[in-house]
Amino acid sequence: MEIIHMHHPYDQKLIPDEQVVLALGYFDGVHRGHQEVIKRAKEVAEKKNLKLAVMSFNHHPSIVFQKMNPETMQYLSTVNRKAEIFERLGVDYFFVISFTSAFASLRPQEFVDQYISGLHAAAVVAGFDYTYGPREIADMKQLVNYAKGRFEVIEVAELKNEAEKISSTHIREALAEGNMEKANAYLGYVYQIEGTVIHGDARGRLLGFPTANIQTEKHTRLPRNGVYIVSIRVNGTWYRGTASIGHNITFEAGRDKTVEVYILDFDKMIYGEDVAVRWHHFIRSEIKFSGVDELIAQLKSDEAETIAFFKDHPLDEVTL
Ligand SMILES: Cc1cc2nc3c(=O)[nH]c(=O)nc-3n(C[C@H](O)[C@H](O)[C@H](O)COP(=O)(O)O)c2cc1C
Ligand SMILES: Nc1ncnc2c1ncn2[C@@H]1O[C@H](COP(=O)(O)OP(=O)(O)O)[C@@H](O)[C@H]1O
Repeated sequence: MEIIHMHHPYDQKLIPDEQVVLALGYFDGVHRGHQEVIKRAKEVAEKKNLKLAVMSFNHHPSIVFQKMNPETMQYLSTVNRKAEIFERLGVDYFFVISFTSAFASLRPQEFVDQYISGLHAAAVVAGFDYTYGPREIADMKQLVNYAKGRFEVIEVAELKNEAEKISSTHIREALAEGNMEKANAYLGYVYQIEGTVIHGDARGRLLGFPTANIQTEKHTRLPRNGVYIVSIRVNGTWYRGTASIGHNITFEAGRDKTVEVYILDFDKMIYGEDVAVRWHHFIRSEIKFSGVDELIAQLKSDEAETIAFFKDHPLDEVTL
């Protein structure tokens, strides 16, 4: 897959010289509803014997429209993680548009001419609620008029889970509750975040539970604080782990939040490694123990729960 970063106004030389089927959306998290759009686009592309392209933005449009602070925005997927999922869904080109005021102020017809026809789309696939300007003048129904016969418009209906819409909002709510089963069911994969292993307080190894402290990618949305069954990818291999998101309250009051993973069957120094962590199951809230022995006893029980979990959840099923 080729990733093409574009800034408005863009240079025509960036655009591949061939027709494509174009899927449109912001796709935060690339959840099952989003996957439906991309799979549908893939089918159309295969039928027409064309490449599949996806267009998304570098950050959320709300930064421009609702004056949201870009520094504090949190996402279910970074641009890199989106790219990883798109690649696995068979996408050939990923257009990442810088969402700026200049881009946002395009009239619907200008957007369609420059960013749909301009990208050589033979067909456009998007969800039922996709807009490319004010809803009254820029919804999926009106896209056909702006197309002026240059491309086909395919609208994908809303995907529901037992009457509830599968949406990024519901996934964020599930993460805030530690309900990983729900979040992961809606996502269609196990929620994953990325980061780099940094030094902590060097206490873990003394407890018999060394932990990889993870500096998460900026803008990452974390599940609620607590202890989780996770898997962690180090250097291309997935391991089982038990993770904690919290403030190490047994040891220090007011410590910054840490994300740490005790990796099972592992004994390498991995400072500086880029890792991915998948969040399978919430075990419990963080506890303030009266001493180290109580903490260690609890960590042993968390480890046992982790081992039991992976007996019927094989690690090698990572698909998206
Ligand atoms: C699975 C797991 C569960 C944890 N649970 C708690 C907890 O309930 N309360 C707490 O104060 N610290 C908890 N911790 C954090 C430990 O206090 C921390 O790992 C230890 O202080 C080592 O910190 P260091 O990596 O900075 O050296 C947990 C850590 C792990 C890996
Ligand atoms: N099983 C393991 N799980 C996690 N980290 C491990 C493991 N074995 C060795 N390590 C290494 O040890 C480090 C954690 O040791 P720890 O004593 O918790 O120190 P610190 O808190 O300073 O990182 C990890 O960053 C990693 O490099």
